[in-house]
Amino acid sequence: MSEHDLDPEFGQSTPIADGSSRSLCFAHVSARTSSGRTILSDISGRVPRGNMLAVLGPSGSGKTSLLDILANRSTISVDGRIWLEGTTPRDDKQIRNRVRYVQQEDALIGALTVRETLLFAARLGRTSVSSPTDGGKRGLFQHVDGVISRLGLSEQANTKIGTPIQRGLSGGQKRRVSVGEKLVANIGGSDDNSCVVLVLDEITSGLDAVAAYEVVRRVKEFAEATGMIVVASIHQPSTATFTLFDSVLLMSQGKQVYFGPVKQVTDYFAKQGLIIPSNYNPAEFLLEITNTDFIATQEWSSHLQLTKEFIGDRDQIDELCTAWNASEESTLLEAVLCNTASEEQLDRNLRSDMSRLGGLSGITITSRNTMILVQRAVIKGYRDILAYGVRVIMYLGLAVLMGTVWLRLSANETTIQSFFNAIFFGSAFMSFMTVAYIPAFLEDFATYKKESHENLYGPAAFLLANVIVGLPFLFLITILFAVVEYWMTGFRSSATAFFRFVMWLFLDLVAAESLVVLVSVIVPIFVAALAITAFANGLWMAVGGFLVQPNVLNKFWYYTFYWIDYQRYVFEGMIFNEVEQRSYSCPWTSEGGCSGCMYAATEVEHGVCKISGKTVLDARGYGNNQTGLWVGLVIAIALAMRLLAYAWLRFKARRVQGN
Ligand SMILES: Nc1ncnc2c1ncn2[C@@H]1O[C@H](COP(=O)(O)OP(=O)(O)OP(=O)(O)O)[C@@H](O)[C@H]1O
Repeated sequence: MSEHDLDPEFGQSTPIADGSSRSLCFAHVSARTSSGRTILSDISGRVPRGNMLAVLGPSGSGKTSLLDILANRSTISVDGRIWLEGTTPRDDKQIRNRVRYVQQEDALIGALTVRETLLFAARLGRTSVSSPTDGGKRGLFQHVDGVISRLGLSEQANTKIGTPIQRGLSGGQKRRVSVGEKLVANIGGSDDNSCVVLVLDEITSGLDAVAAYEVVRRVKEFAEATGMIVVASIHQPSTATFTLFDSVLLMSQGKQVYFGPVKQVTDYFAKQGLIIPSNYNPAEFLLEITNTDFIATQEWSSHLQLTKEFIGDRDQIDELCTAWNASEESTLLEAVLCNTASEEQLDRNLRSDMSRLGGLSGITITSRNTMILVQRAVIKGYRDILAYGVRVIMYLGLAVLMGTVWLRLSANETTIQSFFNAIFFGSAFMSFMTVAYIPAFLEDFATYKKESHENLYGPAAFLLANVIVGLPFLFLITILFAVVEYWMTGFRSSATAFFRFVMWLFLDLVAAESLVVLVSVIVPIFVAALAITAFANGLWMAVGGFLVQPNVLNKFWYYTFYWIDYQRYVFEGMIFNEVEQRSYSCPWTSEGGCSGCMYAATEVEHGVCKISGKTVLDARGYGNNQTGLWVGLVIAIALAMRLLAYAWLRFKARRVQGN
């Protein structure tokens, strides 16, 4: 009996022109955690092109673990074999491009429209692999619009995804966009000889029955039309949704209870004495019998008219697994599992994959993708108020607040402290308020994690694009703040002094944003990143030499954080810019002349005393003006934080690839 003869038994055959059946096969897959706990045990299945497999099982049964392994994302120890058209995905990173993973949470950029989201995904994907989007700009648009239409999103093509403060797509529509992102790169072209697998983790979670059905139906249509293989874990599907799948893998406690066509589920379990009532949702039934947390009652058994007593405890689940292993269906599956590819075949496939990548050096990919990421970030930058808009408003508010509180200060001895305070407060508070960037950055970071998993780009392109887009926005914010606050407060009236003020504030914001980036990539959890960044800013303020003078600061802080405190250099640079060339008037008295002034003063003309800025700085222990050095140090600190963020992301990427 040929493999092709066997296929109809599984109701899933898709004949391919060259006569070979193209499938995803996984045979006897087992997985253990580092502590030795077995979480998957002997799981097998086969999904031909154009078919959809539902992975079903109660919570904790190992669905996500299996999907991670199939998508080559698992970090645990795995045994068994996985074949995709004769190649083993786990053997080669390049073949990773053939498997797409849609994770449980949508990681989309809220400010982009549906069409823009898919266009960017298609363009990013295009630099990694050849694709049907190679027909120029028009071909790209047509290709993307085709996917949009197949996913039933034509009416929403120009609708924004939506942000926390601007409603956009519904949950089901977002899920479809997440799927669409995976479909636009290289699927469905007649010249595309690769077999692409779409792995969907809990694709319908959080959706109502109708939305869930709609999402699965659209994916099924796409799979049938393009020959794509779909493997989807699914929670509590309705009967209508469940029957859209071709086959089902039922798991419990990491073991296999059943694999086979959905339409044969009823017959199989009837043979085990578990008759699914005709008015019962079969998927619900399967979940109920495999759920070890649920001990069935007598009423439940009689309600379902079970021919044997079934309480669903661990022993009975083990019996079901044993029954599966001994079943005719299991033997049949074993017979149709793909054969191991010969090394020669594997080599050929790998070489062909490499040649498809040919012509695109690593540098080209990085620079091309960096430019695409820059374009995407620019759109987000001006559309999403959370990216920079919120900070523009906050900083303008701060400028007006400071300008009115420190309103047009005149330069005399009683205002010296106020000028110092204004400079300290302004620079420290501006730096502090950069925490408002964390939500927008975390959204970008979630997108990066998703896209970098598929080798679309790496940490260098991500961080480079972030800097390229961030710098002009930060400069704009600085100028807006300075124009309002500088002149209202009455700082030194000189163009040079004003532009130096702008430069220092700009460097301050660049360093502060670098800190946000560093903290957020290491701890990508909003509340935690916020707390750590806020704490760090408090630390910089405390040890910067203004609140506690450097010569009084205790040795620990002085020899450690004081020297890497970018706020300190910004503050000192701004102080010198404002004070060094100033003179402050103080009262002259007929008895003592200028001797009653706060600092040593000179009588510049009869009855007029002036304190030079240099005198103030010396008296306060500020030493020499080292603006050039300080500028260099702030840039070096900002750069170091970006490089540390890069090193961290490289380290994380290597750990994933190493598995
Ligand atoms: N890396 C890991 N380290 C330790 N335990 C793990 C790891 N991955 C999974 N597990 C454990 O394996 C079991 C199966 O987890 P998995 O997430 O695959 O289940 P699931 O069926 O997807 O559950 P749910 O439907 O609730 O998402 C769980 O008990 C989980 O704690």
